[in-house]
Amino acid sequence: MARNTPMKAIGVISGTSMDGIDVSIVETDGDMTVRPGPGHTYPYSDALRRDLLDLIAEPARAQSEPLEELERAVTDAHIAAIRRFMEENAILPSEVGLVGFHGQTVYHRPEIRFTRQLGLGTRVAKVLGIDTVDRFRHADVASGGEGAPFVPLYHRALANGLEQPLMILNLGGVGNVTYIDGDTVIAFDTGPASALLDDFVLRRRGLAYDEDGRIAASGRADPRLVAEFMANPYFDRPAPKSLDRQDFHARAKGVETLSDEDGAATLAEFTVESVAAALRHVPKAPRRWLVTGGGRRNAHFMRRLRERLGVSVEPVESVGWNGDFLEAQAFGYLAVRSVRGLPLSLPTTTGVPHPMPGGELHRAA
Ligand SMILES: Nc1ncnc2c1ncn2[C@@H]1O[C@H](COP(=O)(O)OP(=O)(O)OP(=O)(O)O)[C@@H](O)[C@H]1O
Ligand SMILES: CC(=O)N[C@H]1[C@@H]2OC[C@@H](O2)[C@@H](O)[C@@H]1O[C@H](C)C(=O)O
Repeated sequence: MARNTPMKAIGVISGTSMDGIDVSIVETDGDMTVRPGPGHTYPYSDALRRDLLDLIAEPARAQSEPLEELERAVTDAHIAAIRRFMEENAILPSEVGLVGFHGQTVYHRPEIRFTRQLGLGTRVAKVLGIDTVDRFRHADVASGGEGAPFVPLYHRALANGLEQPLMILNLGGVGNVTYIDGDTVIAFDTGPASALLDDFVLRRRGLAYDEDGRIAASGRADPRLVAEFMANPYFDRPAPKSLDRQDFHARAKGVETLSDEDGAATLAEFTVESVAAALRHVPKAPRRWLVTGGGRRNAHFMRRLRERLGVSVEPVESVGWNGDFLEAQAFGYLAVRSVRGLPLSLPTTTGVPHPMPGGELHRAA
């Protein structure tokens, strides 16, 4: 196939919140042509989600146990999700050139050149009969990069033609930003987005998350604690930089003595301040922020971000993108870049020494 012929790629990822598997499809040349298709989230079974959450709470296991059974279960859950997605959208295997299979991050320590995503691309390729790319982050980390974030080059392709500089903010379990101004693309993880708040409301109220940010909105943030959390040297560290989902958990213990409402408000404020701190690491203050990821549904986050940043802060839907599936689409897009030998990450997005190709291709047959 000619290098610049667009092809259809299915992208599939389970993010750090471990709520489920996002599947989407994109038709792309791996460069500036991107035509995103539909997407769908298929929840993990309760048992699998519990096993994964238990695992990430024990970093030593996540780093070094073989986890063969769990990895197979994660892979099979992804295969089932892709199958259902194809059925529901009447997509035939013959139409799909590639699957971009991110897998489930369970441990991420770029400082020791280690990142681990559970998932077996070989098995996906064989079972579905579609060439599959996995291990997107490995070459980057091996060469000293942060191994994340990886969505920025997809953001750049989507943002082509929009007024710039532009900031794209992903509020997932962890937060990350992409700053785009023409050829300049700067990206890094900002801090916790929903992970601390999710874990707090789970402990206190047995809830998966603070729906619409109602609990946080009804409390009062403790400014002393927020300042203490923000004293973490991470926020002054120059970009690129990335985080593990659990990085702030130990230090955020101060909220334990607060009420549910004030604890949630304090953690939400920490998220907002950590996002504002991103402005320390970009050349110009963007006049527009586009927000993606589940946290854009947290009305409290969005209101506080608007107040704090003092500029337009809107969900990505305001420019016609689908904030639930940008990450899944990105890994479809990156799969195409991978097989076409194009870089997946840049010195300004992950700190790699030079634009870095990556991903491993597993043939269907
Ligand atoms: N209606 C809602 N109100 C408040 N928060 C919400 C709502 N819907 C989703 N969320 C938040 O979004 C989170 C999930 O976001 P998302 O699916 O973007 O995360 P992820 O992709 O798993 O994470 P990451 O991008 O870090 O890998 C939930 O855990 C929850 O905190
Ligand atoms: C190692 C890893 O899986 N990191 C995730 C995580 O979740 C959000 C943030 O931290 C981001 O850096 C990254 O995911 C997205 C998909 C990325 O690579 O762009």
